[in-house]
Amino acid sequence: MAQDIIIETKGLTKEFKGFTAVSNVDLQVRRGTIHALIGPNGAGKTTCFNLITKFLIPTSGQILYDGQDITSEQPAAIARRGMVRSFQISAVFPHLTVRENVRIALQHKLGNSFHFWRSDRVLNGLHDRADELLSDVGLEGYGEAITAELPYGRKRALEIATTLALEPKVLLLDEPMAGMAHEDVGRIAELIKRVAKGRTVLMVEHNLKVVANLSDKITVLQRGAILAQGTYAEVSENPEVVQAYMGTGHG
Ligand SMILES: Nc1ncnc2c1ncn2[C@@H]1O[C@H](COP(=O)(O)OP(=O)(O)OP(=O)(O)O)[C@@H](O)[C@H]1O
Repeated sequence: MAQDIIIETKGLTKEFKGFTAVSNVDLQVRRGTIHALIGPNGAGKTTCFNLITKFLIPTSGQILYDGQDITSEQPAAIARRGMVRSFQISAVFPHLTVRENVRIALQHKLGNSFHFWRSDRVLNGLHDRADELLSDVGLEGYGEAITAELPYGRKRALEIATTLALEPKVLLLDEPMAGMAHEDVGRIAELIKRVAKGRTVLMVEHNLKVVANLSDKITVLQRGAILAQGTYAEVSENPEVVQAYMGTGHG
């Protein structure tokens, strides 16, 4: 049913000086699911993601959010609709405490036009809400820690907490497992599953196996086009997908 689809692209195409990085992609992301966009290096995942989040303008095609055409909207307008792209780790202030980083994200959500958040009552409320979010991502007890001193996996958890502060309906995660040590991948996958409750998650990832237990649906891109779609069981047995991943070390 159409209303079950929260993000849809129709014929989405991006050319860079004659080179087609994303080619005629028809993507449908179902509301309330975890959907992974995967593919080998250079498949067009990041470009596709940048088109959906409006960081890039498509050469042709359409992007729909909740059935509405958002192809020509600005990134800020998309965020106001509830589609929030995860902050990169570099966007977290390293010398502030973990709680301060979440509080800044909460203040950002409130907006600063009225300055009403400066009152003690509101500031205390933000403190409590920040601690709730930290506990949601498994960072309880880390509120006073200096962000720069957190291990990498915990920084990723903090990045997710600052994104959740913006109360997204759709959470867009750009390679959430990138740089993770093997033992952290499972933990971050569990975290994503937990924060996906009541939301939609669209994530970009290289590695088919790390999205195996996490994703309801996987779209495999190759050379800018959709190669296969389905559950992990379906796409991992697809001979074309196996072929595309052969020798990449990501299968
Ligand atoms: N701004 C740009 N100008 C020219 N070519 C680009 C640009 N951005 C991406 N490309 C090319 O488009 C193709 C797809 O790149 P993209 O980064 O979307 O792939 P990807 O699947 O995210 O790859 P990776 O997994 O390596 O990040 C690549 O061949 C890349 O070189």
